Amino acid sequence: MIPSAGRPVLTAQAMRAAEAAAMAAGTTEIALMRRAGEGIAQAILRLAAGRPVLVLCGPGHNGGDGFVAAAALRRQRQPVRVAAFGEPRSETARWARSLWDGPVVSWDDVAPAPVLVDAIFGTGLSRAPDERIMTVLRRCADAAILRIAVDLPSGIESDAGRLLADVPAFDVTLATGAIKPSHLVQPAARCVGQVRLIDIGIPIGGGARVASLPRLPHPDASSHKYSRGMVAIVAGAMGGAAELAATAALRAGAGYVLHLDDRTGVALGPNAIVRRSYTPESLTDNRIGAIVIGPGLGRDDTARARLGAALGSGRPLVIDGDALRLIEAMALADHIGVKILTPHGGEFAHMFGDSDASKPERARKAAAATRSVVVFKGADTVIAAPDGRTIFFPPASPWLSTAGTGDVLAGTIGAMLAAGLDPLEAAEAGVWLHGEAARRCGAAFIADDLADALSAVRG
Ligand SMILES: NC(=O)C1=CN([C@@H]2O[C@H](COP(=O)(O)OP(=O)(O)OC[C@H]3O[C@@H](n4cnc5c(N)ncnc54)[C@H](O)[C@@H]3O)[C@@H](O)[C@H]2O)[C@@H](O)CC1
Ligand SMILES: Nc1ncnc2c1ncn2[C@@H]1O[C@H](COP(=O)(O)OP(=O)(O)O)[C@@H](O)[C@H]1O
Ligand SMILES: [K+]
Repeated sequence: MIPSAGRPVLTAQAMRAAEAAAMAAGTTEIALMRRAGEGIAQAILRLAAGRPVLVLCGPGHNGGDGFVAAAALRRQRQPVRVAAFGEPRSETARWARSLWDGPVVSWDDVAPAPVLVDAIFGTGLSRAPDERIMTVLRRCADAAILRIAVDLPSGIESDAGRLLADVPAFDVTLATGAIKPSHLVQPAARCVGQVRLIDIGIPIGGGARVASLPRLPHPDASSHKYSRGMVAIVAGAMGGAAELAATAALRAGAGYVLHLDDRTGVALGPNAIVRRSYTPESLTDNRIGAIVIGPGLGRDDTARARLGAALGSGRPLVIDGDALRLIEAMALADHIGVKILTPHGGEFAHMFGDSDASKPERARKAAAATRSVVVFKGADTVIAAPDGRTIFFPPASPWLSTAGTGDVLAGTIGAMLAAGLDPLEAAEAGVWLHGEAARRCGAAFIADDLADALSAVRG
């Protein structure tokens, strides 16, 4: 088992292509299933710790993995029972079933066990499973102490995070060969529990991966405040939001944070923030490594003028909040320069419309259309670059669902961009720092606490 940070994320089709490539290079389907099933058995053995196991097997290769695992568990004297739904549908699935020399309980007679292993459907699920299947799965899940899914909990569609049925919550999901989008995209992600990757020895790659610990910029003896990164925060109607972004940029490690507004004498945040009156010229200072515009900007003519000046400044931009309501996707496509957009679901739909496509697909399309890095926020934040690279994040603390945390994220990404990370790296590092700060803040924190916690995460 290998931890999943930084690992590729494959759709069902990409997974099949990777398997086909491995087979073209000489591996057999049976060898792949043997590796998958035995890896799964090892994981179950450790998790079950001697408690009786029930494996529910389906008709495809997910069920095949289940039979191989059950046979391996039995060889290791682990108490295990098997129930099957339907007959195996392929040569390889029949081979897997032939390895199991114990009884196969019929579907209508399944009795639960303390450890449930769901090997009914995986990436091949094409439509909602029969309720007869799901009723047994739910009954066994309710009665189990530990629920383990093979590859994906049955009833989850692999690529878009969709639930095709009322899927019970699992404790552990053993992903075979690669992480799939639905391990990370909601609402499916809330059913998978802890995801562990079972290596089946096939080379996988592609442009989508799980976020990894970022390469964070650190000062050294030659550093000075400007070289560490100067971030300009363009404020507007609601001062507090810009203050949060400015505080976050400083706490995330920026050397100089400039807060540009026209209300003199109002200082809500740290004294370390340099406060100046806004003028369009102040954005042309070429020491500015990133402009953050949007938090608390407002949507009036002043806001529009400030956004226009930011777009015309030639400086790298983090565009958030109100700025995303004022700007047209088309205008962004025509704008040459570094841009990171940080929409939540509402802002995203406003800019790009609603769609049935999956969250990663929508993010990729928006990034290509606007020639920007798009951070599509939420409980399942996904980042996409214009060239199609996609980064998925494991679920962050749900306590982030409080006003102002998005402003903190915008400032954090601004600090990373100003420090010299490329836009995709800056976005990944920003979301990672934000998620880690939230984790450290525990429960019922407020956005101000989150911004302050960034210093410790950087340490
Ligand atoms: N192909 C391979 O070489 C490998 C496959 N692996 C396993 O194989 C799984 C994919 O196997 P499959 O492609 O056979 O697909 P699944 O085993 O996920 O299930 C699909 C089977 O069920 C049928 N089916 C689909 N939706 C249904 C529904 N709603 N009701 C009833 N029947 C339905 C399909 O016709 C197909 O026979 C992966 O999730 C993984 O667990 C792993 O063993 C790794 C190697
Ligand atoms: N339920 C949740 N689980 C995890 N993260 C969440 C959840 N809800 C919101 N977030 C995160 O919190 C932040 C909220 O940003 P946003 O909606 O822009 O808030 P605001 O505009 O009030 O600052 C985003 O980074 C988002 O990914
Ligand atoms: K399954």
